[in-house]
Amino acid sequence: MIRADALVKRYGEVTALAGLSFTVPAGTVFGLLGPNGAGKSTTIKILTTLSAADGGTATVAGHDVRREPDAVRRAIGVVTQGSGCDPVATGRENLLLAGRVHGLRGRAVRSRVDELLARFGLTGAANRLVRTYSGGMRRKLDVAMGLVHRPSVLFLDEPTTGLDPQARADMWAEIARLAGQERLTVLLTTHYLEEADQLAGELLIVDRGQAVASGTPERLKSELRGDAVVVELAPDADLELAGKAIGAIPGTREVTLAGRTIRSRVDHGASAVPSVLAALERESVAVAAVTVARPALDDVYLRHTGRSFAAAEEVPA
Ligand SMILES: Nc1ncnc2c1ncn2[C@@H]1O[C@H](COP(=O)(O)OP(=O)(O)OP(=O)(O)O)[C@@H](O)[C@H]1O
Repeated sequence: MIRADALVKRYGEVTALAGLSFTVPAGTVFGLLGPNGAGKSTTIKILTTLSAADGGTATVAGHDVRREPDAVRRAIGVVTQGSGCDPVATGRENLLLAGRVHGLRGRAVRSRVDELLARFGLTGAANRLVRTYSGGMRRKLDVAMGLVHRPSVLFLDEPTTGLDPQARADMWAEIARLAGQERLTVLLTTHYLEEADQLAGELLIVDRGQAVASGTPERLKSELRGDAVVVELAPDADLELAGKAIGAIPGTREVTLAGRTIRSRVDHGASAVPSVLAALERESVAVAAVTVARPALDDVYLRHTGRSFAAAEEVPA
């Protein structure tokens, strides 16, 4: 449904995309995961015909984004990062307008709007001004507006940023349902590892405009052998010294330091913890917390980029 081939985009000195390629089969939720500045929004802009690539090609629903932009636009729905709805109109008015923009008229647009209001649980709030809506309700209305013309591909740029956990869970359920029951193809961007893990059938991890890993979340995680041991040091502890002490423990690998946190990988996390604590004790390094975790997407990210996701977020590329 989507094919991107060697996409390049430059903004002056900044290379936002450095030859990005991927394909998205129909009916999948495809996640583009990467820290701020990785090139996710730029990719969406190119695929939705809002921006032209400097190199490479892309097709959406079988249409070339550069040569057939009108056909692409008819086939897609787009929900951008900022809300697209009018706060001083009602939810119903916003949806009616979106429908009319797409050429729907009369009873067709009214029944489609009622259907979407019901599906997103907004019927009771349909005649209220959007400025009285919660963040989660606005986001649902945004998605409903993107679906009004029954697109076959939906682009969601960070659909749950700023939502509380309940609203985020509701949105995840709705996105999963759209793909599962209605065969809608969804491309979403996120910088929440948990969101990518929960929602995406296929995942592409992007860093600095390039693909660094792809596959199902499960497959990406299964590439990593063993458990992650994460040690958080007390505020005044010597990070370098602690890192060396942990690195010297037999069987410990992939030791990385970020902030006050030291991550390492071992075959059996629980049995490694006593030796980790003993090694730090010998060096008089004060520890705030130790956790053992099965491989998570953060570990996948670290493996492929050499940086933890949190560290990449702090220093945008
Ligand atoms: N219009 C622009 N002019 C100049 N630089 C830009 C422009 N748009 C994006 N960039 C740069 O291109 C790079 C990729 O940006 P992009 O918005 O695609 O990243 P992103 O992965 O979507 O990040 P975020 O999660 O913050 O939205 C960044 O370095 C950004 O500063």
